[in-house]
Amino acid sequence: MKRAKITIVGAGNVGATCAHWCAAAELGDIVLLDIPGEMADMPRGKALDLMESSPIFGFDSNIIGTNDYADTAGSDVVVITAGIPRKPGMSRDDLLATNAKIMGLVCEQVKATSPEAVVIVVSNPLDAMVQRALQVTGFPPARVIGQAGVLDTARYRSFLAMELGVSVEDVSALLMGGHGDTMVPLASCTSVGGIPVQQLVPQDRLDEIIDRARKGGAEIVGLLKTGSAYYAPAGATAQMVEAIIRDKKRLIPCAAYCDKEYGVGGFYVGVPVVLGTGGVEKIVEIDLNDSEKAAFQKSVDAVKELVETMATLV
Ligand SMILES: NC(=O)C1=CN([C@@H]2O[C@H](COP(=O)(O)OP(=O)(O)OC[C@H]3O[C@@H](n4cnc5c(N)ncnc54)[C@H](O)[C@@H]3O)[C@@H](O)[C@H]2O)C=CC1
Ligand SMILES: O=C([O-])CC(=O)C(=O)O
Repeated sequence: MKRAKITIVGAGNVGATCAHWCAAAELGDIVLLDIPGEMADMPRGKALDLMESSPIFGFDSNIIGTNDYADTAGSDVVVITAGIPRKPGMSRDDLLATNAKIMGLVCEQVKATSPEAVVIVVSNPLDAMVQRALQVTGFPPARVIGQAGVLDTARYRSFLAMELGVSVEDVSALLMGGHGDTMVPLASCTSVGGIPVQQLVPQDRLDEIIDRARKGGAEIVGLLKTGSAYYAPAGATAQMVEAIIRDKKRLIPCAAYCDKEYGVGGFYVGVPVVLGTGGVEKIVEIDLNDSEKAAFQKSVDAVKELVETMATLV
């Protein structure tokens, strides 16, 4: 059987760690690409280092590092992590001008070399960056997706498991909206071992946990000082890669292009989707209560404002 080809653009913290998770899960052959210049050999060094771990872990993925998009040609999945991360005191939105330009350059190349790929965008500010990737590649929206919800939900699920002293495997949750401070964890869609979370955690404590999940990215930035989170973000991205490559039809939250869906009107926002070989195969519309609807709308408005600002910058 032909192995899947996975390209990861940006061989920094998130990109290289994503390559690691994808290789460990034997999802396919991996091309790790970064820019030429002083650090041109860095992706080759990381790819070789990872390859040298393959006999230990027993994976047969071929991993190469490069600065040349020709090596990425015909990829099935392209993950874009290229761009700058934030540092303490910055918001994700502060990355807009720099990363919108980088996203444009990267997507021109992806469009030319892997026209059939499903593209997963990770760079921040996430929802605006996926919109930029859609604009520049011109790919069908189902094949241009953003990673945020799997990570944000994983943070929320981790905090709940810690709170209750139970396995993370038994915590199931959903979160919608943009990947910013306005994201909307849905208590009504959270359960532990099938039990609605509100029967297990008092509302005031649940509100604190939700608030921590919402600010989870900033919490890690504050601890690391030099950049932002990468283990969980890379793991979340690898889970999306797996859903696509193995056609798993996972029902998970991703930043998907919503037009009529949820009345969004042509923007990317986090919603539950069915993810398979075709990318976003379905956007699942659920009933939200009035306060959830209001919170979701606030989040959509914040995304729209950012996309409008981006239009003045690129
Ligand atoms: N969506 C999400 O949930 C998350 C998003 N992020 C975002 O992911 C991005 C990457 O974060 P890190 O890996 O921590 O940063 P990093 O600085 O470790 O790596 C970024 C890499 O992108 C490369 N790069 C820059 N311009 C490029 C170009 N034109 N072509 C190819 N590569 C290029 C850099 O050389 C660098 O190696 C940031 O924007 C960060 O905010 C990070 C964590 C979670
Ligand atoms: O917080 C950041 O800047 C990186 C990110 O998106 C996250 O970890 O959720």
